[in-house]
Amino acid sequence: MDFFEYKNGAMHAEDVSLSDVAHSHGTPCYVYSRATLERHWHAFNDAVSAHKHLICYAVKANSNLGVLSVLAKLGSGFDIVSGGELMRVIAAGGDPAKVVFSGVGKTHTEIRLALEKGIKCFNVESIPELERINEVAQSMNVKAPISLRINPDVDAKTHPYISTGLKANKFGIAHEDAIKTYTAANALSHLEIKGMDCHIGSQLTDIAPFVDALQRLLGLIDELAALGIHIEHLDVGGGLGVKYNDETPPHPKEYAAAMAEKMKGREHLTLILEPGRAIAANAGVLITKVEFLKQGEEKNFAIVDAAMNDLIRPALYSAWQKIEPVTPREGNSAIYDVVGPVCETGDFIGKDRALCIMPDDLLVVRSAGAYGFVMASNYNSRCRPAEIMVDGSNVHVVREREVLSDLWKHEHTL
Ligand SMILES: Cc1ncc(COP(=O)(O)O)c(C=O)c1O
Ligand SMILES: N[C@@H](CCCC[NH3+])C(=O)O
Repeated sequence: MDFFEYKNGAMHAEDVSLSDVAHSHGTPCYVYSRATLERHWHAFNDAVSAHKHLICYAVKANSNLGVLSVLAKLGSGFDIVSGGELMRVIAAGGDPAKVVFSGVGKTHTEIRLALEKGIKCFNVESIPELERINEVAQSMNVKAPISLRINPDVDAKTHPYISTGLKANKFGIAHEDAIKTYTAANALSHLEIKGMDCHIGSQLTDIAPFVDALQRLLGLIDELAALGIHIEHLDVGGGLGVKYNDETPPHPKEYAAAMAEKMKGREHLTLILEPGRAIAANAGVLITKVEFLKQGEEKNFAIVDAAMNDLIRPALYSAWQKIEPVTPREGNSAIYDVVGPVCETGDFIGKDRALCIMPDDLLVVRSAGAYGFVMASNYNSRCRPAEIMVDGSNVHVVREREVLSDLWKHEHTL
């Protein structure tokens, strides 16, 4: 079942026509479907329900408070990478005790904040970070719960910019250094070893690298047990891919079941998953309006009102996202590059798309719920778009469109 589909000639999100959303709230505009977010979260949660587990949604994928509040109401945990994400989770009603804190550069202030709020665990990425967390915990007279992010050195076979589990990447602690780093952590007075963690990359479309990584970590957990260091949870990170075009990623149920299967016989070990994209990407779209159709010497351009500042994935990774008319027309299609108004040659949303369109038509860019608005900027002094959450036939504005004066709100003239 798809909650984004054509009904009565117009694309809908659940029971709401995207054409109505565009007319009431303007374009460009992100629209999310609550039912889709919930369905995706349950797909992970249900598949591992027989094992002790926690789904920690990766907040970076889409950190809108509306999105976070929907997941918090389901009892979700959260994977964060900054103090800002922690405060968003709390503002959305999330439980800090279900928060894991990842990332290579946690500051003193962020570590202190996380300890004050009582997060579940720090996923630690280096020895200097271990020492820093120990120092901050000592100054607060508490023990910090930690797990080490191990770099299992498996090839995630994804885009090099979003592959994180190779030796050449900045993330994590090398597999061969894992035991000695755990031993060092164990010797620090204000740390409490809770878990082991990894995250090998994003948009993976094959289960094998996940299973390889999990097995490598289970081997380490056994070695540590022999040394008297006991691990309570195994966090396998996120990274499950989604279908943008013709990818065939495993279903979350299939992936999560494969993970749970490998955990059999280890009932004491809680399994943590950190899915981001697989929950949010296909739960959102970006609506944009065609401003002009322009015939170039070699190409036709559909100049739309969304640009790389609103959705940067095509420009940054040459990512392909489906573009469809909100209200399809009868007639012949032409081939267009769908481009924005930003002054960069790389400002495109899609290339060589067959579309039957006229100026003022609305287009919908699919799979925009993850790494969409969160990566938006004000480049070219463009206001960031509104974000809307559809819930059945209800429409909630979960972030107002910025207005021009927002652009210089934090600036000062001389
Ligand atoms: C540590 C960590 N966990 C989880 C995620 C979420 O990844 P994805 O959106 O691919 O599921 C990321 C981003 O890749 C990450 O860096
Ligand atoms: N921003 C990336 C994913 C980054 C994953 C970060 N851990 C994308 O849009 O595909």
